[in-house]
Amino acid sequence: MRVDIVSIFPDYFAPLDLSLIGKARGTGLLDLSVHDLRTWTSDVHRTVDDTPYGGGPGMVMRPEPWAAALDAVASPAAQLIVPSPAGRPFTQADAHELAELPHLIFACGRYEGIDQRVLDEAAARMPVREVSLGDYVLFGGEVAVIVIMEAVTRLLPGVLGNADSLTEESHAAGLLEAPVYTKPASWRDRAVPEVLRSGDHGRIARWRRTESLLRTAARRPDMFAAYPPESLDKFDRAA
Ligand SMILES: N#Cc1c(-c2ccc3ccn(Cc4ccc(CN5CCCCC5)cc4)c3c2)n[nH]c1N
Repeated sequence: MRVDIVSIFPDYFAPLDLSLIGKARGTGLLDLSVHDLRTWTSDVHRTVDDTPYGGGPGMVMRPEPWAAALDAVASPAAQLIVPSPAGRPFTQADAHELAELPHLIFACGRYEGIDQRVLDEAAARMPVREVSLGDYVLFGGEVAVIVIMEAVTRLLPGVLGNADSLTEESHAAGLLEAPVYTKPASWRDRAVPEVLRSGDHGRIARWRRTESLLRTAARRPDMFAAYPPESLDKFDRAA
């Protein structure tokens, strides 16, 4: 997968040199390039913003540098991903869709956002997705791109050592994860649930599913309501 990220803060993406994303870059699973938007400015001050038409707070990112940047990095197979407070909520399903694509371009806005005509003009030559991480306000799109890059890269074949990690993911199954434990068996007078040390894989699977259902019902009633009723096992906490 090829990924191009355009930002006025390219150093924000140093974390993408680390851990499994860094390894995916090193092995060629991920071809990631980060670009400074100011590369495509033409004035001595390298200006990327201006005042908003119609008034209002803050500044808006000018179209010319963005158009030149997108022209430079685009390819026939590219899709443009634009984090925005006004975007559609980004979900695990979106991560799976993006992980199947050959070329992603991320446009990281700042200030009050990018001149809308940049997105409109890009949409005439490639698919454009405006996405939001959630109902809170960030300074810009960079952090969202780092989150999306983690969600997408971990789905690429060969990135996660244990493929099972993907098959058991509860978000994929529409439930929250069950609690996890490791050694020691007792810690500050708190014991690991006996079922997890029983070696009875059927009991363990039932316990985990029950815990997932209980957690989802308590913390994400929206998710729980969408869970197919025919899939609901009887709660068996004593599994
Ligand atoms: N993904 C994601 C995000 C973002 C995100 C993503 C990309 C950019 C680019 C710039 N910003 C900053 C910003 C902040 C507020 C507003 C709204 N204005 C506020 C003042 C009155 C007018 C409207 C616009 C732009 C961004 C924020 N925030 N939260 C998410 N889940």
